[in-house]
Amino acid sequence: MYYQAIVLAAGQGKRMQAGHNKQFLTIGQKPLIVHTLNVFDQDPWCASITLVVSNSDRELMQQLLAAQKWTTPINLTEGGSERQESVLMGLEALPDKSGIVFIHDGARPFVTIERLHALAEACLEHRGAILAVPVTDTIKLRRGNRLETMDRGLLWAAQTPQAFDYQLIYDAHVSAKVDGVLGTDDASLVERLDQDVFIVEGSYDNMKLTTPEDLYKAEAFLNGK
Ligand SMILES: Nc1ccn([C@@H]2O[C@H](COP(=O)(O)OP(=O)(O)OP(=O)(O)O)[C@@H](O)[C@H]2O)c(=O)n1
Ligand SMILES: C[C@](O)(CO)[C@H](O)COP(=O)(O)O
Repeated sequence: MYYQAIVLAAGQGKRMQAGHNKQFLTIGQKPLIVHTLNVFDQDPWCASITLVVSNSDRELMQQLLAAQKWTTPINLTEGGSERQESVLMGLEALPDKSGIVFIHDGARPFVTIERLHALAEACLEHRGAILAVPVTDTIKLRRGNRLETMDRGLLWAAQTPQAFDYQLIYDAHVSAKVDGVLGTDDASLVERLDQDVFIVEGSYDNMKLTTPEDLYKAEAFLNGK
């Protein structure tokens, strides 16, 4: 089995407050994005990596890629100003416009090859599958001063990778763009086409590094390995 991976690194990392793209921050002696790329590079099922970057980071990313030997082809492509735009640009830049596509945040360095394979198998069966973990907090829906407590047994926190048949996710992105819909993940765009998306249980370790506190968590995770 094989899949093509889109790895997103075209954000600005504003919430990280590092003054530059968080993908270049060092954790465990390596830049964040290198940790993420290494997982896909070491997965024999990954046929290619399309790495989405902003124009301003392109040169630095090229230097970083040149500093290491990779076994999987990595293609650099330009991203947009929103995550969703970057995904569509990644989809349009894929070497093969068919088969299974994984969409992954560069900012999630700790996904495992074992979970990637579980996701690929689920995607082959269902056309759309995502990693997600059960919510552990009690979730409140607030409307003004009125609160409603959600049934936690039904709630999942979506992660990446999210895996889809190419045509399904391409159509979902084009449709969202035409309708002016901006989703916070890719599965939500497939859901709005009334298509089922299967959940593969992920790991709480597959964290997204978003704020400065997350860097401490990531270092602690790497030190405990
Ligand atoms: N226009 C964008 C915005 C985000 N991303 C990528 O999408 C992933 C998830 O986004 P997030 O964690 O929000 O990263 P940033 O957008 O960089 O962070 P912030 O929202 O704090 O600026 C990241 O790997 C980020 O690089 C992207 O490729 N293109
Ligand atoms: C796609 C995602 O990582 C799933 O949890 C998340 O929705 C991205 O959100 P962000 O606000 O762009 O970081």
